[in-house]
Amino acid sequence: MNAVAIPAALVARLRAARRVAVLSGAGISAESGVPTFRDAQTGLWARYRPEDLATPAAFARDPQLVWDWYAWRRERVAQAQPNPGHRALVALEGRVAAFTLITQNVDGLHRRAGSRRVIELHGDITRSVCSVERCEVGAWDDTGERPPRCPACGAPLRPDVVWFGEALPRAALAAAQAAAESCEVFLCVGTSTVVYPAAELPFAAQRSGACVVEVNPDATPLSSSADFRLPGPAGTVLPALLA
Ligand SMILES: CC(C)NC(=O)[C@H](Cc1c[nH]c2ccccc12)NC(=O)[C@H](CCCC/N=C(/NCCC(=O)O)S[C@H]1O[C@H](COP(=O)(O)OP(=O)(O)OC[C@H]2O[C@@H](n3cnc4c(N)ncnc43)[C@H](O)[C@@H]2O)[C@@H](O)[C@H]1O)NC(=O)OCc1ccccc1
Repeated sequence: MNAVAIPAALVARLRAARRVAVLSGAGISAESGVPTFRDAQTGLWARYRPEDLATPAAFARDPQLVWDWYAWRRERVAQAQPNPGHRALVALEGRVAAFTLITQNVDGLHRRAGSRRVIELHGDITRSVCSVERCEVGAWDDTGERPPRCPACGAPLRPDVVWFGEALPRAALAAAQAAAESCEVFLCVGTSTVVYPAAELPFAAQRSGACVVEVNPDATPLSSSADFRLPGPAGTVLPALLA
């Protein structure tokens, strides 16, 4: 893939910006070997669409199947390392007065890269909670049962993520909306911009006067209205943008 040209006007705009917000999606972790939602699932998961497994109904129907899917994804995430795209955002955080990183990813790779001001809109796959009380459960008796049971109430455990049809954490969503509506530059990185309410954020930022930049090799519903489109992989484009 040819190097993506970075417009000088964008570099200048980003250098002058004091308030920057970023929305990231699965695409930023693709170069770390974590499959995106668009990527076909592999192996025994090939016959399932992620949207069909990441729902309360799927968990009610077959909790073991859903638990095993998350266990499989946790293994992939555990083997993955942050890539230059993640690290470039750590560098950007270090040089902007007011920086907010909003992620849809549940892989924890932004934190592992060193990002601090991270809003995990959809949760974190490495944490488990009681499916009834939603209290975080760090340890449980490994009886081999899948999902394991909450030591406090015996209910099945579930991953600490937001499933389709479930509300996002109110404080996280409010903080993300505030960051989008008050930033001067909004970077939208590696997301297909189809899952709501996250997908609304770049449009809210643009309505509030921010310069919206899309980093994605493929076109998305945001592409036609973005102020700048950088059609390449985040692991190459972000370091070049911040050089
Ligand atoms: C499918 C979509 C149409 N459905 C929704 O949006 C639904 C329903 C809905 C609500 N409002 C709407 C309005 C309109 C239409 C539908 C809705 N939203 C919900 O259900 C939300 C909850 C949404 C969150 C669901 N959980 C996830 N994840 C956690 C779990 C888990 O991970 O297992 S969503 C999950 O999918 C999404 C996947 O999108 P992306 O991250 O963008 O990844 P994708 O694979 O799609 O694309 C990757 C992109 O990267 C690019 N790329 C590839 N390689 C690279 C590369 N190297 N560099 C850069 N880019 C790259 C590709 O080109 C591609 O564009 C992410 O958000 C991810 O977190 N909840 C809710 O609305 O609740 C109601 C409510 C409200 C109040 C009270 C009660 C209930």
